[in-house]
Amino acid sequence: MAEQSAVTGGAGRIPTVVADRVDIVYRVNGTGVGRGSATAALNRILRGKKAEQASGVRKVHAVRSVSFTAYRGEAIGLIGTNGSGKSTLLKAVAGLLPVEHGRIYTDGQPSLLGVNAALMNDLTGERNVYLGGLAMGMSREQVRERYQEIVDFSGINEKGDFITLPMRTYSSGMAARLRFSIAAAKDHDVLMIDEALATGDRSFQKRSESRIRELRKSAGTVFLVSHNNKSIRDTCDRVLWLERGELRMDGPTEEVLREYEKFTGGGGKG
Ligand SMILES: Nc1ncnc2c1ncn2[C@@H]1O[C@H](COP(=O)(O)OP(=O)(O)OP(=O)(O)O)[C@@H](O)[C@H]1O
Repeated sequence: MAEQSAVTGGAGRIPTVVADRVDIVYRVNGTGVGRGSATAALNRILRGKKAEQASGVRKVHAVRSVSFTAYRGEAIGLIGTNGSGKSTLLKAVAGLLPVEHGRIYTDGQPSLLGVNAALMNDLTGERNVYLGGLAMGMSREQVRERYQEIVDFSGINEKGDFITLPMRTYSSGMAARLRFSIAAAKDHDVLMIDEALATGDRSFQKRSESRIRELRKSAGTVFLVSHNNKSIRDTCDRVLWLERGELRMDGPTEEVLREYEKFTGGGGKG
């Protein structure tokens, strides 16, 4: 199914991301060393000499021969159990991780909006709006114009003047909302969102979903990683299901979620 979808393009549809048999391998240095650390000590106790001998580089094969083509105007959900390779795949599409084998072609610069997007905890929300806007390539003037819109969208100030407080004082949901609002202020060719909606409350999720629909209309492609099947259902028309790094299914949201829910035992929130 994966290969099929990578090559079949509907007439008139414009591809934005093409992944062609992509493999991604992490190399972890120094496994088995680090004598001083508590975990290394625990390892030695539990595994004896073996752990000490196992120094050097270990490989983690996180994504295995994944192929797909994404088109303009699509919202694509990425699902799979923990550690199945979803975030890794998005990072590679954003150009933040090299591929081991295969190729990724993108139209323009995809923007990755992760829960760990590089905002500074010690700076105020306000400074982070500027920082994030500039990091996305907006001018200071453009950020100034959009500032109020971004703050209103995030709803950060609904419970007091939080935007002038450092981000470390925000709850994880508030921080995720601000990140989403900053990223959503710009029209993206390809916007990739890693779980940002999961932490928002229902009213924020509704706003985010409608903004995602707008982004799609302005000819963008949106990828959404989520463990919340309801967010995926409400936002995406197509779903890629990764399991142990392999693309298990690629198809219409309902079809894929039905199989996925069978696999996880009806799991997933919502
Ligand atoms: N920096 C890293 N170094 C080594 N291995 C990593 C690294 N990041 C992720 N991995 C491994 O790669 C695999 C895929 O991880 P990834 O974070 O992409 O999964 P995921 O599907 O996004 O998981 P989750 O749903 O838990 O967020 C896992 O086996 C993980 O342990």
